[in-house]
Amino acid sequence: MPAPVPIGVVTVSDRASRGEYEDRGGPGIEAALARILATPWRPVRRLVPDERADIEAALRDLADLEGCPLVVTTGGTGPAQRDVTPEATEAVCDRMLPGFGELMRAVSLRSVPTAILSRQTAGTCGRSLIVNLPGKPSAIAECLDAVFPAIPYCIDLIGGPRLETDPAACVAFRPKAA
Ligand SMILES: Nc1ncnc2c1ncn2[C@@H]1O[C@H](COP(=O)(O)OP(=O)(O)OP(=O)(O)O)[C@@H](O)[C@H]1O
Ligand SMILES: Nc1nc2c(c(=O)[nH]1)N[C@H]1C(S)=C(S)[C@@H](COP(=O)(O)O)O[C@H]1N2
Repeated sequence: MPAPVPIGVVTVSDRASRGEYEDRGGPGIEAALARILATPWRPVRRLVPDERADIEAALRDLADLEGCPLVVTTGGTGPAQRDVTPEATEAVCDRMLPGFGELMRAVSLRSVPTAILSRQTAGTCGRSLIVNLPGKPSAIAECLDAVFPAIPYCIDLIGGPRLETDPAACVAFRPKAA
């Protein structure tokens, strides 16, 4: 049996990190991944305040030390002064993948006009794909379901493990030769 694939699950929230409310973001990401992934995996969790240095440290740790081929963040993507998750993501990434944010905003716009306020993005940090989601717990499944069909092939391309999905939840697309 191969070891379960580590996947980074990062909640960025001032109040959840201070214990002022219970984090629903991290569990929301894990529930979505549990539904989508057929390959055995395990979460590597981080809960950090909206501080750029803390977010960057968590992302680097998950990518470089924990060896997560996928890191999903929630929160801190908006226009408020303390929202810095996209800046932290860009700082640690070697390549940006703007199509992720474009698609997630387009899908979210069907349910909420303020979807355009999210600056959520994605990029690669070495062999790790980092994907930002908004902080609203309801945004998590909506956004992750939209982009997940492209995630396994992206991870193939950056040298990560082959991820399989449950086709009932998500049909991953790989070009024929892949
Ligand atoms: N991790 C979370 N767990 C539960 N609810 C959350 C979480 N993050 C955000 N929310 C909810 O979504 C709303 C919008 O999220 P947003 O990231 O803008 O929060 P915020 O106002 O910046 O506060 P904070 O950083 O303290 O979570 C919050 O007001 C809260 O109701
Ligand atoms: N699917 C979805 N996307 C969404 C939202 C939402 O409720 N659902 N909220 C929007 C709002 S109100 C904001 S301010 C931005 C940024 O949220 P964040 O700072 O919590 O990441 O995400 C937007 N994207």
